[in-house]
Amino acid sequence: MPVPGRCLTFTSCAVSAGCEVLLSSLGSQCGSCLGQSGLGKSTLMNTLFKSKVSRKSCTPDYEEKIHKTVHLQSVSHVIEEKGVKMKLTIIDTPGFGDQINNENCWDPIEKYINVQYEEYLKEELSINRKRRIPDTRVHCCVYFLPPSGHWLRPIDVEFMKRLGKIVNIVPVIAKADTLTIEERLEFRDRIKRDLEAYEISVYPQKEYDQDVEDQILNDKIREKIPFAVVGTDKEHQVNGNKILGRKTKWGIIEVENVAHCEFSDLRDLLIRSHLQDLKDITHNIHYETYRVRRLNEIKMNGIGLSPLMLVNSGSEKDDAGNHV
Ligand SMILES: Nc1nc2c(ncn2[C@@H]2O[C@H](COP(=O)(O)OP(=O)(O)OP(=O)(O)O)[C@@H](O)[C@H]2O)c(=O)[nH]1
Repeated sequence: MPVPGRCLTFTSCAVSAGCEVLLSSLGSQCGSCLGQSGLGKSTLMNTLFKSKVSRKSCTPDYEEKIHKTVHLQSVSHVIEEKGVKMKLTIIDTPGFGDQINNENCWDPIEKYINVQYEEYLKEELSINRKRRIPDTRVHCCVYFLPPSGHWLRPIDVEFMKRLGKIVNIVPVIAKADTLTIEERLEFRDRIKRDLEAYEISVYPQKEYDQDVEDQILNDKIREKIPFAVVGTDKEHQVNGNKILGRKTKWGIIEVENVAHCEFSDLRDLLIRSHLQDLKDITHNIHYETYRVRRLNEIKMNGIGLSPLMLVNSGSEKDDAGNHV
């Protein structure tokens, strides 16, 4: 359950309680000059903010050019769930994988995630650290797979393999309304087999289930991953109610209707049931791995963060018990 005053960051989020989510997709083919943006990331971001989690405010508060081909943009909303306010920051990554040469196109995202860890570490080690450290760490990366019905592409494998080691990855089948129910199930099955074959770690990771209850709940989620999602920012009247949906010649695809797609499962995972768990795993596993690595690097090389900070952190000692 969300904790009062906490923020959720899918990529990075500040404010006393925040969560940040990174929305990402890569081009359809490695080496292709047909950049494949347009998998519906921005639309899904709007859908998340417009869905039944109530809307309070919308303040685009962050924009950074990390690399000339890559532009990360973040949008923050204060959302309210059962009387609890949370700041949700979503960072959109348009253009990844859209280049002719997509080699290392995940670098800017990897760098962005690590920069947030570094900032947090610096603050944690500082003498006059804030009582509540601003948390811009990325708590989840929603990875968009094109609805091809085939297998994972090499670029998907590479991206998720690398990023899965430093952030919680939730893969989704984008624009699932373009697949029949059978195609969706078959595609999901293939992706699952690929994830296993390539040993890609996606959220919720089995090894971090805390108890049997947790495992039962997470097994149900794991069965459904990757969620087949549909996004829209349009509302329609259905039986006197306003619903978010995509109007087609044959009817309306209701994005929050579980019979139509799994958008609600994704939203509930990110904002309701697993918000705190995403943050906990980010802190206890991903950030901890980063912290240990960085402190070891600093210890070995004598470079990096100011030694003064480390002396006063009281958290790292050498074999003789001296602060390093
Ligand atoms: N059929 C279908 N179309 C969608 C869906 N989501 C978005 N679209 C449409 O796809 C087009 C691209 O959507 P965007 O949300 O701009 O895609 P994007 O991934 O943010 O694109 P970039 O910002 O270029 O990376 C728009 O015309 C949307 O209306 C969906 O779930 N199903």
